[in-house]
Amino acid sequence: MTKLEKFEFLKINGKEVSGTLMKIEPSENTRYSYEVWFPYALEYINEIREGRFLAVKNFATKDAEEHWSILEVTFIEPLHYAIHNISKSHYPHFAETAAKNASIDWEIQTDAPKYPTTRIIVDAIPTNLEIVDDGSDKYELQEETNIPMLGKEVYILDNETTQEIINKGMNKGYIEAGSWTIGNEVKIRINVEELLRKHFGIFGFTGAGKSNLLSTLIRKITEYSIDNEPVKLVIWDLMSEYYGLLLDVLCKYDGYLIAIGEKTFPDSTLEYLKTKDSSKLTQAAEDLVKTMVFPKDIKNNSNIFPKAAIEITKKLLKCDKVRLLVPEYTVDDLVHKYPPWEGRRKGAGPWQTISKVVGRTFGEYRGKDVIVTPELAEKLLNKLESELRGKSEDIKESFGKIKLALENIKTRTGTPMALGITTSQIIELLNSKDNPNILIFVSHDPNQIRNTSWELGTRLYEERRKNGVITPTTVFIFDEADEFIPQDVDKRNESYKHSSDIAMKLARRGRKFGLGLGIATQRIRYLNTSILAQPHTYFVSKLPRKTDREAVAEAFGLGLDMFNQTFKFKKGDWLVISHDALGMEAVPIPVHFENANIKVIEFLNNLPEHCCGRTEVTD
Ligand SMILES: Nc1ncnc2c1ncn2[C@@H]1O[C@H](COP(=O)(O)OP(=O)(O)OP(=O)(O)O)[C@@H](O)[C@H]1O
Repeated sequence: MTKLEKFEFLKINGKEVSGTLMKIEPSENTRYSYEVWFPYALEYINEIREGRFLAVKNFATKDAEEHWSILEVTFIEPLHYAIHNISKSHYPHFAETAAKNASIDWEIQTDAPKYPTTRIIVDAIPTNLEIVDDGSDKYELQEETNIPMLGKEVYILDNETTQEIINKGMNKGYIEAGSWTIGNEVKIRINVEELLRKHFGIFGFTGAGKSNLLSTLIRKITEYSIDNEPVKLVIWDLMSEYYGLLLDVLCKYDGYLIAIGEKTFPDSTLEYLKTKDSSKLTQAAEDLVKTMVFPKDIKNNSNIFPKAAIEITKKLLKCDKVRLLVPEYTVDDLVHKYPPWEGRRKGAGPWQTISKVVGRTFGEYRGKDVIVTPELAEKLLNKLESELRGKSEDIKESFGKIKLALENIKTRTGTPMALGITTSQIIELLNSKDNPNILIFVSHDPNQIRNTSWELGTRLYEERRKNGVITPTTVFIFDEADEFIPQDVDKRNESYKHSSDIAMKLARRGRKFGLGLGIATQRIRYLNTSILAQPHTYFVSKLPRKTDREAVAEAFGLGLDMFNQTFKFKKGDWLVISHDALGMEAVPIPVHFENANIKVIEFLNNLPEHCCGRTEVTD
């Protein structure tokens, strides 16, 4: 039970407006659906909007204790008695004249209803909550205990009461994610842990603002996370669009742009990553900006683009925040990659000698997936050296390639990649409790992104499982999720299977190790349907195709009419529905989110001195 500070009805022109509950019907998805008739006035219809909350007395009311069921408006239709039943069977001229005459009533009833011929017909669904008013000035908000009384007055809740109800029980661990589309003074809180650990999905048509919303959420969560439990956000970015959307976040916090595969970045950028040679910095930054995708709003700003974007990229490069993923090998990988018995006849004397050396040096790691760290490389080199002592030059030569590979791993710190990063280092970052981290993975090859998500995810999951690690909360975010978790896995391409496997694993079993999943897509029908049912929080925008709406509705147990309000949405408006992360369970709330582009533009207009977070750098 939650105490409400306030329980007041909305006043329009100083008057509480009420309608009448005219119909209650059973509904498959929402238990009940309701029809409420309000008197018509122009100002009323502008206030009674989809997403507003209504209150009507229910059958638990007794004596001095009133129980008010809370309903949510899902659809609105103005009704004029004189036009409503006109059809094509009527004589057209009479029908049109009647319609024209009647339409005057819409305009002349501006601030108050005048005629009994007009009404506002409202469809509503239960929120499953009720307010209990015992006559004192204390109000309780609790689970609904009975159904509304048919024929009773229905009132509109005012914005302050709405804010309290929407954010019920949200006293800590939340971000103010956006504002209610109906009144922007009503701020919507989202619980960060619940959002991330129980998975989220973002579904909207192309251009609806999915990447914009994702980057706004990432920005807010990272800001929150600085003073709270650190959160780790890993973005698998097929389109290279998150660098431009999160420049400020990468700069202010411990964030990295990580390329998978040497061909991902232009030569000059790669050269800088190899050498950290400051004479190559400007070219490296200019070329990197050219290969990343920036939103039009940013690109059209000639005072910041590309100049400020290049400046900030130089700072990010200087602060080691742009990296290349350096492959890592297990001991078995190395033996298979550089087989010392290559070219030898199996069973012959030298073959047996080589086998013995291999067995004694590497045997204990066989089949164990042990990564060759610089320390292990040194140990293996010493062991190999002693095993080869006294052996012929010919035998020693057979181990030349594997020795060189081990030497390279041993001295990895200085060469050959100054700004490399290995999977082990990334896992260390994701398990460290010091800072929030944002990692954006990009690649020229989508297969490599999919495979890397699997490699990193599997190792992280296994490490956390083996060691019983449950924090920090780490989320894998797949934009263009249908490219990672498709309905039909292309059997000829293993990478789809890999990314699907890790996404499924995180969705089904990640939670107990603090691992979550975020997915965003416009092509819901191409997404594996079993992943669609996993997120506990949904952000839904315009979905013009009915099949997409049906897929979302079915996965979340919503009625299709819930989507009606999304058709009127402006850019940045999203319907947010959650089982755990919002104050109201499974009640869709229309929320407006700030435009991430504006944040980046502001940032680029006021460039910071450096991007190294808490570390100082010298030129
Ligand atoms: N919250 C917002 N407020 C204002 N404008 C927005 C908002 N979100 C997005 N937009 C506008 O919509 C544009 C498209 O947004 P975005 O690129 O995020 O869409 P998308 O759904 O990811 O598109 P696609 O499916 O093509 O990747 C933005 O560049 C911006 O101009």
